[in-house]
Amino acid sequence: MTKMRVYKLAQEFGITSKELIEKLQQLGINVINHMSTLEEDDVKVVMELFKESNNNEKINEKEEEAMQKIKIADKVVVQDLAKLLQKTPSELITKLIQLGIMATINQEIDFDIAEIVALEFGYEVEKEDTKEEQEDILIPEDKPEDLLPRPPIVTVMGHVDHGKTSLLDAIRKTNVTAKEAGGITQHIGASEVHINGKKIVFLDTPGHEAFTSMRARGAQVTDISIIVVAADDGIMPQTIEAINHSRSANVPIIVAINKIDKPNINIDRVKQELADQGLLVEEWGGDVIAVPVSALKGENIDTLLEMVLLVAEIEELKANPNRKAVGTVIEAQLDKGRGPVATVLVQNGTLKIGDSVVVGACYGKVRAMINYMGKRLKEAGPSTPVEILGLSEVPQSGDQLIVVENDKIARSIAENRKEKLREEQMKASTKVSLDDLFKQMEKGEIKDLNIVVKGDVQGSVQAVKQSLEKLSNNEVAVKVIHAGVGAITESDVMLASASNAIIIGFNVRPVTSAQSLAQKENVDIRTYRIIYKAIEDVQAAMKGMLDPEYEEQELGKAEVRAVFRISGAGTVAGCYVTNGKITRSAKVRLVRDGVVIHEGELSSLKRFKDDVKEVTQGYECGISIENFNDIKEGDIIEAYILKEIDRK
Ligand SMILES: Nc1nc2c(ncn2[C@@H]2O[C@H](COP(=O)(O)OP(=O)(O)OP(=O)(O)O)[C@@H](O)[C@H]2O)c(=O)[nH]1
Repeated sequence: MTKMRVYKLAQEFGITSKELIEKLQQLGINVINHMSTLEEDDVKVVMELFKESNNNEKINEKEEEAMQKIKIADKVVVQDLAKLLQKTPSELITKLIQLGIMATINQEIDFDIAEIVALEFGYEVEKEDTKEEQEDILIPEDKPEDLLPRPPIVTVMGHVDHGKTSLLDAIRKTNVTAKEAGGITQHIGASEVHINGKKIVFLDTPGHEAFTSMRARGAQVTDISIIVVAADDGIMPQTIEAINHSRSANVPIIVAINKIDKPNINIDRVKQELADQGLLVEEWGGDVIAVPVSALKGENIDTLLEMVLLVAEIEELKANPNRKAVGTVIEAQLDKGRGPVATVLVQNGTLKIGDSVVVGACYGKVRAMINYMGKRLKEAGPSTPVEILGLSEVPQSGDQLIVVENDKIARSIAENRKEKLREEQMKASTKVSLDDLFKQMEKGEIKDLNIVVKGDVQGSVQAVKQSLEKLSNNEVAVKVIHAGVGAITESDVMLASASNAIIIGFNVRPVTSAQSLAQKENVDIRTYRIIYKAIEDVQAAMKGMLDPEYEEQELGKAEVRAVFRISGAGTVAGCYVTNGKITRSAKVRLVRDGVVIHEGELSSLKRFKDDVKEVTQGYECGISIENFNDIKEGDIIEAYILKEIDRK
């Protein structure tokens, strides 16, 4: 037995500190308050006493009463603590005063004090790990009674040319609502079809690549897959792949036997081939629904959709619309005017304008939501695809969206995640550049060529990533450690620096701060306008055969402050040179929100009415670009020259 605080001891006996203090006083042991420490001997005495009076009713009664457990954070506001303890704030404040603590209703008190008070009121206390909570979010499970049926989400897969795109088109044409509204469907990556008063959501990217890459990222959005098989071609390798992907994801399959308008086709042959793959159609005693259709003629599409609804019914797809939303990003990009834009499929709960969200390692506040018809929504319930605006950065497809309490939490979770990602990707060694890659390979100094890929649209980023990774050979494995949409930022440079990677920018530019950081950190940034050029360079570097290199020397930057359209002369941009200088002979690049819009030459450089050779920092000038008129206020014009440099 050692020394012990009064409240701990009281806890041990299951009585309040006050009761214990009274008992102690009876025993002639005087203590100041609940935080007082009892000497070892005193503890012993009290222990004995309580052992004897073990049948003391009061104690038994207390022990029987299961203590209610509460969690208290590091600091807690008096008012909130009162709520937790199911007491009025004034009761709590009175208690605090008794303990010698003056606190107002809105004041924060420390855990230690909160614990004592809670114990006084007969609660068992646990410290809430606030850090842990901020690090990630636990999505609460729904109670069965809160769940309501939700529309199915469908992916169309199948062999090349079997008619996936045509089928999606045909399905969209049956969309009565779209016709009635007279609206034009918007490409947001998913669309809704309404049939018999029910809704079906179709993911617009056909094929199993999208399906699999989402799954690889831990996201499963598809409820039902429609596998298209052309009746004149039958089951082909990609049909089998699609079947396997659906099976491994446990997603029910509906087969659309397509192109039945064609002559000399044999539907039974397709059914036989399906059976060979273990898919026995209903007519033959199995449980697989196969619908013969013609996407081209729009034949039997209604039946196919009815079958989708039927399967959905069997699947009992449910969600709880009355909770904070959870969803998955199916597409994302950096929009020149609107910033990061993501199509999110709300899977559970209802997403609302103004919600604070965490999306992968990004965060934001939902500023606007646009549905597949281009209509602005205020709310989006389960199984609704919506394009959302208001994110801090462009997320990745497959990222999960979660609505959290407030912006602060969203930001802190996102930053935590980013930090974790960074740590995971960190593998420090000597810096690599494409120029000395071959030398390092020869010396056996490098086994992995790490690359960070940034691009203007998700599609090209993925394409660059895949093509680069295919370049791996016996000597070196090409690894894309990060691929994302948007300008090259400081965090990309830090990642590249930490993991000894080079950065490849496709149609995007480093932001100024990233550029200087890259110089400091010795990170090789290569920017390209054409995919194959990037691939070629990496390939050549791996063979030690890079072409003589032209190094870009940046001359300066100018910001477009006004735009004038002059007949005969095209667009003239009224600019302010923010750094360096702009020269008449320089090459220029027009950058809007970090994305390269155009590369070319100047067609005129003027100060007032005069043509000039150069304009330096701090001065205004008029700039026109050769064969290019799409200049907007806020654009940045970068001027540079190309200089041949010697290879090391
Ligand atoms: N006769 C006939 N032709 C069809 C039908 N459906 C699609 N086609 C044709 O088949 C070809 C391929 O159709 P797509 O819809 O592009 O096929 P896909 O599976 O999306 O092709 P990928 O995207 O390249 O994999 C096109 O020429 C279509 O016109 C159909 O029901 N009947």
